Amino acid sequence: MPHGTDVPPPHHTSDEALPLQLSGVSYTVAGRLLLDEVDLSARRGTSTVVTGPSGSGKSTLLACVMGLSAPTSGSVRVAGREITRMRRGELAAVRSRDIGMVFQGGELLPELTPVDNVALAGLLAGLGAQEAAERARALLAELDVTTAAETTGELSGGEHQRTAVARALITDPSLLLADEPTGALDPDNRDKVADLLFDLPARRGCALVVVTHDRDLSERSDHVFHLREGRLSEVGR
Ligand SMILES: Nc1ncnc2c1ncn2[C@@H]1O[C@H](COP(=O)(O)OP(=O)(O)OP(=O)(O)O)[C@@H](O)[C@H]1O
Repeated sequence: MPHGTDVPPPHHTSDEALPLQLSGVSYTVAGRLLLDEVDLSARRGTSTVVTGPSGSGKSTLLACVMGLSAPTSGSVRVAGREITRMRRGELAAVRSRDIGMVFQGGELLPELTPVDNVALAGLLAGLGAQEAAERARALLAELDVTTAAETTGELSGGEHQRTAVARALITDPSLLLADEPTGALDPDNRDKVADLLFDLPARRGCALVVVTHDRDLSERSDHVFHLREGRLSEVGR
């Protein structure tokens, strides 16, 4: 076997390197053109923030990426696969295996332990019970959340949101999405969760796409896009 400089660098085909490719995505709701021919690609190992006024369609854009809303026209490719015409079961599999999602309030089940909350996402994606529990414990340790807590409801706000990040990572997704992930946190925890999230593309090789009003997150991001009146444009900095 060759060693050192003879070893070729990791190679990704273009689909593998781009976990998210939106092209010409339009979405009309109640007669209003909310997304107008939106193009957006996110590369592995990079972060992208989408900002825009309240009601401009940022959450709707994420819903199209997750296959929860169907665009009026255009193409949405996740992990190299077109999802806009997928059957429900296939789409659910892409959503649970290739996409991790972090919501503003964490959306965890307060009565379960943190380990069970994280492991549950693994079980739903088809992991065995033992592997799901082992991965959950390892991720929580990595993200500095106590695995001794009896219920997730007793965690602090910051720990709660770090648990939500662990849950999103259990399948090692190529695409990590977050909708206002720091919106419910105090400034100190906001910083810690932001540090953690924006470290993940380099650490795990995923593409991170965050929808937020938080300027601190925009400043940490490799790319910043602004959504206004249906048009998405990259903000030069
Ligand atoms: N099913 C629907 N029927 C009617 N209007 C809808 C529907 N879904 C979304 N909208 C409207 O589309 C607009 C965009 O909503 P969206 O939640 O995507 O915006 P946003 O940019 O994420 O806002 P915020 O920053 O306040 O979270 C809003 O005016 C919303 O009321």
